[in-house]
Amino acid sequence: MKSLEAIAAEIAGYDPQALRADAVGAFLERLVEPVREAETVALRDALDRILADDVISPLSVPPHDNSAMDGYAFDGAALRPEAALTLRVVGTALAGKAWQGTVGPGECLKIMTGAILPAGLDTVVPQEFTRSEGDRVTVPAGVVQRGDNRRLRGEDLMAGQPALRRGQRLTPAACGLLASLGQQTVSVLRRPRVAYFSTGDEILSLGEAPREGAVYDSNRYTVLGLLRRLGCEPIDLGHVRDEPTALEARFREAAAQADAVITSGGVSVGEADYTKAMMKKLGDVAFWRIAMRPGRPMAVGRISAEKTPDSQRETVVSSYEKMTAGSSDAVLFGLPGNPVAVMVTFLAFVRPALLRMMGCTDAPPPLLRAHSAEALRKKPGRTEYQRGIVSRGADGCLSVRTTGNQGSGVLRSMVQANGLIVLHHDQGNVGVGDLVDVMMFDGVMGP
Ligand SMILES: Nc1nc2c(c(=O)[nH]1)N[C@H]1C(S)=C(S)[C@@H](COP(=O)(O)OP(=O)(O)OC[C@H]3O[C@@H](n4cnc5c(N)ncnc54)[C@H](O)[C@@H]3O)O[C@H]1N2
Ligand code: MOO
Repeated sequence: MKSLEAIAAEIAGYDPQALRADAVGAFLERLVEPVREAETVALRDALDRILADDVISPLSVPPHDNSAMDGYAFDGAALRPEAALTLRVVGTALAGKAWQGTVGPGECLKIMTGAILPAGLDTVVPQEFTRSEGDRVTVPAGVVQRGDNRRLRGEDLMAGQPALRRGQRLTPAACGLLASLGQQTVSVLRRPRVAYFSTGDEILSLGEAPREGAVYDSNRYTVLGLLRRLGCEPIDLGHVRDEPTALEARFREAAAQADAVITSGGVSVGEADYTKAMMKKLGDVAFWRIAMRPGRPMAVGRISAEKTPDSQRETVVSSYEKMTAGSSDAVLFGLPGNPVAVMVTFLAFVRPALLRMMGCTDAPPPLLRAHSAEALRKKPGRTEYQRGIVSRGADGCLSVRTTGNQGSGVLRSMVQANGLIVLHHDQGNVGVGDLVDVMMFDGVMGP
């Protein structure tokens, strides 16, 4: 495992006190290891899990050439341009069983959608295009071409070909595909355990009476929600006051149980911040000032769970579970306390890092480009994430406006927004109508 110093040496222009937001990803990619352990789950429980192995199709789907329409199957070689074709109906093929018999020249077979196409029949005319009289059916000129309305054996999946790849997230479509292969169970990667706690003396847990100068702990609910949506296994470790013994115990407890630990608060320069000192004591942690807004301060590194006398028993048990899962320390993300900053740093940095830990290799959803409906002031030299509302303008193009007050304590802005306007490091002021990049929440905050 590389030290942070060794990782930093690989990042061009690394300066923890003025780190470009676009350098953070490369750093975290080197810090975070994907989980390796797999488990077998029932397909019905597999939604949103990450596939542990490539799936090679054991059979062809569909297993036979079959009809895509209710109609009449015949040999398309008999079709003549600009001439109607009249055929004698010799039977009916239903879905689910092979029709027994032969269809000769001048004959056809009434066929239902999904029914096997007997050998020699390659074309289906939908019933509503035909005229029938007794056992004769007429295919008018030009309504079908040879090969129409035929679904070929294996056109969805061919036996022996890869159906899904290791690292893919099992979407509803992927679960359906596995079911089409008859797979009742699937091997998926273990979900990383991610512990979270909030820090700060001014933080109230829900149920506590309001008190002067104190605010309710909203970060716990935003972060735990983001973790659940992501598909990690969240561990809620509540709130810890800015008090060294309590902080140490909670950090150790978190590191013992989890693959990653996320905290909020206490990473800036405030006087009563014991959080930074404790992170330093328990691991290899870098304290960054990122050239971005919001989310300037952030701590990143690894902390380890050494046994403490008073919680030895529990720590030993949970450490054992973790050891069997193959790791002994936890990656730490110390996020800033401000409610918007915590969400933005999660979406911009923690989310991609945890996806890597989950073993997910799906390409991230692309940023959209939308025309800014307003002028935006932006200084080159930092990345800004403004809360945006994307809509379709009268011209049919995407347009984005901000939610108003962009203060990093204004959580309402995250509720109103449907995406983050990403103003890149070197970008300057934005004029009305200029194109800007937007990270849509659908797909990153949603499933
Ligand atoms: N002199 C400087 N002051 C500050 C700097 C700086 O660079 N120099 N950076 C500012 C920025 S940017 C941020 S962000 C904050 C981050 O500070 P901390 O991570 O130490 O966070 P706190 O001071 O504990 O809290 C900041 C703010 O957020 C509220 N908060 C904290 N936790 C929660 C929670 N769980 N739920 C809801 N709200 C929470 C807290 O009450 C504060 O208002 O530092 C700036 N200062
Ligand atoms: O940039 Mo701080 O992270 O404003 O909220």
